[in-house]
Amino acid sequence: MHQVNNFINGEFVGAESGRRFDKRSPVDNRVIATVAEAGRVDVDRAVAAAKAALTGEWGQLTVDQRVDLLYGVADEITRRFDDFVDAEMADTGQPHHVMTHAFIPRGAANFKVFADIIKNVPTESYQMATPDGRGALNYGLRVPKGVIGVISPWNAPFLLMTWKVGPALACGNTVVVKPSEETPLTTTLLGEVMNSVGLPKGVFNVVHGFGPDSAGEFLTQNRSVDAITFTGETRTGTAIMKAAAEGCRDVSFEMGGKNAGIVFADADFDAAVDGIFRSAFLNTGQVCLGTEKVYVERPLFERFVNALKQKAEGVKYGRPENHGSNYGPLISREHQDKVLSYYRKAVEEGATVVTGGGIPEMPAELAEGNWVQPTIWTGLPETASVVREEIFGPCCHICPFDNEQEVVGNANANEYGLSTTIWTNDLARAHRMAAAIDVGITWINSWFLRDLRTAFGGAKQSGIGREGGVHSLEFYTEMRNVCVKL
Ligand SMILES: NC(=O)c1ccc[n+]([C@@H]2O[C@H](COP(=O)([O-])OP(=O)(O)OC[C@H]3O[C@@H](n4cnc5c(N)ncnc54)[C@H](O)[C@@H]3O)[C@@H](O)[C@H]2O)c1
Ligand SMILES: N/C(=C/C=C/C=O)C(=O)O
Repeated sequence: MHQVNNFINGEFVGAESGRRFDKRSPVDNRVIATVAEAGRVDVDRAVAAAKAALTGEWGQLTVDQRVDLLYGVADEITRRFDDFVDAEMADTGQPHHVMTHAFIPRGAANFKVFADIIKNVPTESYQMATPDGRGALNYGLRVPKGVIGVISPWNAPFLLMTWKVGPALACGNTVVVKPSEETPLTTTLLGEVMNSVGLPKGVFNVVHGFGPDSAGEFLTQNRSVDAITFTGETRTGTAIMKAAAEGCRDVSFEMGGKNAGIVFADADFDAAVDGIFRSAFLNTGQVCLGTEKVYVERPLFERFVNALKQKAEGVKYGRPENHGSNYGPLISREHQDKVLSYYRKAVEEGATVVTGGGIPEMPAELAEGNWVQPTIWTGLPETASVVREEIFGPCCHICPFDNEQEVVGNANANEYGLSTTIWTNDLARAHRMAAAIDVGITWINSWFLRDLRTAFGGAKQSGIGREGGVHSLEFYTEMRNVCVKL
């Protein structure tokens, strides 16, 4: 049986307690690995290693030397691309093309973009007049924040973890990563890459476990962790923020969403159907930026519903390594139960089930997997649970609308503010809508198109702070000001 261990101070180690937990395949719920569950003593050892590395060889490197190492990490990820694809498919059960075209390439990109930024972005300086006429010079000096706690989710584990580790290391910090208990494989594999590239020991550490009373909580409670960056559910963010309050540590949060997809009658019809289909069903709907509530201008409504139904009924279930399949299972039995509970709730609340609503017929070898049908509803009010609450599954409710004011009101009517995708050829209207909808990112005639130099994050209950491009520097460095009397 494959054993997954913690990665502390450059070594793969079990937990001091010897505790391990099972990693199951989402495809058939077979146990595919056992994972070392880090106790507080293991987490504290990882944090101490990260702290020591700050003043060791890593802390003495020039920016150019750090950048060279990070480019080396990106190149080694690329060289071992298939290993990361295989590991993430085993972890998530998601199709091969989702890994090769979306999630794994972002691993290398997340290191390169921040290596480039830290090397090329200037800091500020000001010349000021003084009464004696000789003036003074002020300049900004960015220094690492210190030990960064990175807590990441299971839905795009490698992309989302490297999205944090890339900038953290580029800025000269060290990290202790606590990946989701559901998806330990690619984060652990990155430890092998760090050793291959020669990253100094203690700069990158991985501790496995759960949240409360386990590695996640032990990490946030360790006062030598100088800042915490977290991606996950909003209610988890609340718990982490309480822990971070001890010692007033800074946080950067990317959390839940209940995102609207808006299709106007003048949209490019096929592009809008494809775009909404991807945003609702990619990764079996387990994408924070995904669409779970669709609004279609009334003249297009029936045609659009039928077209989306047809695409949803055409998915090909199967093992991720089977390149013929394009649709995987949910991450866990627990998450499958949660999504199915919403499928039942939608019917109880009076939905018309356009397609799906249950578990597909699967071949015997896959019958134990966490499979659910892609599902489309119509006919519910905006107050319905599946229209208001984040489900995080392959389902969406479609509702007609008659004017911009109505659809903006519906898009804004929830506690989240993460993303929106808008389909129209009237670009004045597109700009108006983007300004009116209270989210962190709006896509016009596109979805999940990512320029890593841009600000990324959520409004309202979807996040705290922005990461991406120079915005990441605000969280991963401390800016000092130096005033020199001339
Ligand atoms: N905004 C974004 O960019 C973004 C991206 C991906 C996922 N998400 C959100 O993540 C959620 C799905 O991911 P998930 O189920 O892994 O989220 P989750 O909150 O259940 O877990 C996320 C991570 O937090 C850890 N954790 C849980 N409780 C903790 C605690 N008390 N202290 C410390 N760590 C703790 C978990 O072990 C895991 O590693 C969805 O809500 C989705 O919207 C947001
Ligand atoms: N942080 C990001 C979000 C990805 C979400 C996937 O669920 C990204 O694309 O950088």
